[in-house]
Amino acid sequence: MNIRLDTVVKTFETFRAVHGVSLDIKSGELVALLGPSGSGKTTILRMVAGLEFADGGQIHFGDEDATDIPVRDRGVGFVFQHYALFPHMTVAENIAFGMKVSKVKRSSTDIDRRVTELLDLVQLSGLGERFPGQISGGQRQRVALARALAVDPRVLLLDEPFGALDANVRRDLRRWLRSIHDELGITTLFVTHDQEEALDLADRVVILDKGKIVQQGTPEEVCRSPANAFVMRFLGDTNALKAVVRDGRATVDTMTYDAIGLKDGPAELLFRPTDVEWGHDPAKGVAAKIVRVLDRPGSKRVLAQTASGDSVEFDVSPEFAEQKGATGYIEILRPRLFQD
Ligand SMILES: Nc1ncnc2c1ncn2[C@@H]1O[C@H](COP(=O)(O)OP(=O)(O)OP(=O)(O)O)[C@@H](O)[C@H]1O
Repeated sequence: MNIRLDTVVKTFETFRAVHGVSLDIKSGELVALLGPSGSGKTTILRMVAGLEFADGGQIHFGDEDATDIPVRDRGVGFVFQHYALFPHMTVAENIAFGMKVSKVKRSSTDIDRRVTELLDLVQLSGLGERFPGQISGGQRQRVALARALAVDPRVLLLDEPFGALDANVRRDLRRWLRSIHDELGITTLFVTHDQEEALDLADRVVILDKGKIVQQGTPEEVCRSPANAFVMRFLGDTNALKAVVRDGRATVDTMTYDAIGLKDGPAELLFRPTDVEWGHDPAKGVAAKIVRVLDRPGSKRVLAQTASGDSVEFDVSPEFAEQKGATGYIEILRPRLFQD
């Protein structure tokens, strides 16, 4: 089932939360909507679900205009961060609930068989008789997914489903969710503000800022070719140095970098902490002094200050021996220049 959003707009009273968003989600694709708090992710998801109406533009499910399809007929399964399970029902009863109230009538033997299948799929076989209060948060979200899948949805909508869980459980669950998606191939829209989660899970990442799409592409495209400084910063740790562009070259302290296509004037030179080599050849980099060295399990993070007072952080191997106070030069391996 492919879904198409065409210049969708949503305004709450006077506040415009979604500004003309157009997006194609191909059948079987897993798309992540990624953006900071308030960027409009949940509003977009709720419009696709039919829980909120767009006040401009269209949403299509396949060839049909979704406006004409009532929520219960959209064939949508949801999992929300706080979409609580029914506490007085067992895990198995929670999973069976949707099938019992569905228009599609199933015999109780069929329902039991489907519940067993789904418990197996979400790796909770044997826990069907427990109550939600007797399982962990991660297990509860897996039950919520099984419940959403029980009615064979055409589309899965997931809103920060792992948001309340701790980092290790989140990591396990997203790998697990990806393998379930690969097995079932249901068109899935996933909302998150966690970059790593979006990059780990999705076929395509749609990055939002203030109700607008600022970039969409595969994880590789958005990581390797960020469209602007916002995307670069949002996707991970970023250093920024002030630069001045003149005649296609950008100057930072004593260094110059290619700036073809940029206009003369101020710019920002951005780079990742992993894209730095520390050395002692003045021809290769920007002069800096080490302020602190932090230990990480597989590396060290060096905090330094350039001669013009900008702070810079970069990663080195655990064997790096230089200490606070040492001076040297920061060679920037993948510099990216952006202008407003
Ligand atoms: N029912 C509403 N009435 C008024 N404003 C709303 C309503 N729902 C959302 N908003 C506003 O619309 C904007 C977008 O909200 P939305 O929940 O879509 O953002 P989000 O990207 O999902 O954020 P978060 O990650 O914090 O959930 C926010 O500024 C929010 O305050």
